[in-house]
Amino acid sequence: MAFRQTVSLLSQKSKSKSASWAARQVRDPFVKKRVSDPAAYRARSAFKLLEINEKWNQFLDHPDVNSVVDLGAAPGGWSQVVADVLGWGPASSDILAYPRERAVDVKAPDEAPEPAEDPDAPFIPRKKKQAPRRKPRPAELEHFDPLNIDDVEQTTNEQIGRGTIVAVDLLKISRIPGVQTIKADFMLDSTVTQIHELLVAPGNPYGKADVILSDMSANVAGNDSHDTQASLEICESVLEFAKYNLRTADSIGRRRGGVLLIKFFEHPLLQQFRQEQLKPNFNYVHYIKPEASRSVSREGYFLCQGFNPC
Ligand SMILES: C[S@@+](CC[C@H](N)C(=O)[O-])C[C@H]1O[C@@H](n2cnc3c(N)ncnc32)[C@H](O)[C@@H]1O
Repeated sequence: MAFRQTVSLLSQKSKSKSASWAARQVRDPFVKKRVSDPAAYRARSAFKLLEINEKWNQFLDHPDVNSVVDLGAAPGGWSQVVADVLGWGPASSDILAYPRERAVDVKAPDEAPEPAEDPDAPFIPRKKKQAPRRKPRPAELEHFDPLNIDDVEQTTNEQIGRGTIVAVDLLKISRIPGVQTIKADFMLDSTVTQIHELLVAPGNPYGKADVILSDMSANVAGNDSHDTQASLEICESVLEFAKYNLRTADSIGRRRGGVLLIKFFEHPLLQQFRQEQLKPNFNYVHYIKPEASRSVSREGYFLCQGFNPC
């Protein structure tokens, strides 16, 4: 009898939890935006990245950004944003999220203005002349058949977009044109090796990333010290990865070049991590709580620009 009562109490609890989750979803302006946005992002979190990029020097949009690693990428909202910025086509051309007709209807947004840069930064000529990045025009998208998976694999940078995007998650990420996905645990050395191998390309023989994004979060257990520890471990592993795989500001010739964006759970230990581990390695480290991040969530982001290893 007591057991039956417990079961029914638990099911009442979980019913009210899912009812409040559903109510929150209905009220959430970013959920509404995601559903109505023609870009068809897979996750509401796409708006966090769009917002951070917009407010902080359009760090993704620089012509010298050619290789991006997206850690904890499923279902793929951030990768969709990156693929669009790098010229692989808008998120709405995503073969699994959208029917083909929508891909050619989408109006390319205006080119982003060149963000203000340090006027004293030395001018370093580019080694190789590259075609200026631009969004593919609707006519080009017509030739690109997003329903034909072979097209995606055979498409070269010159034909549809440019740059390398590597997305990693424990969960499967459905195909996004221009994004190479790895379904694996980032914490394993073998995964790090796989990422590095995918980054190596003719113009990038050492397999360096210009931007590393991490939206990874371990399952929240509701236990403060456990969740903090998990967040700290992820942040430390991502920084370790960046130390070996992120291009330096000096090699790019831009004080804000070499960017790491990393999610963390607010706690004094994470602020200590910022002071002691991030700040010595980057020219600029900002704490960001995007509007698109729910105020009740402890999540925040460190945007680290200008990789300058100590
Ligand atoms: C908030 S979601 C990311 C959402 C994503 N940025 C997007 O826009 O679609 C966090 C992700 O981190 C992934 N994750 C957590 N720990 C991981 C690990 N050790 N290796 C790879 N992925 C991990 C989870 O599977 C989850 O999909």
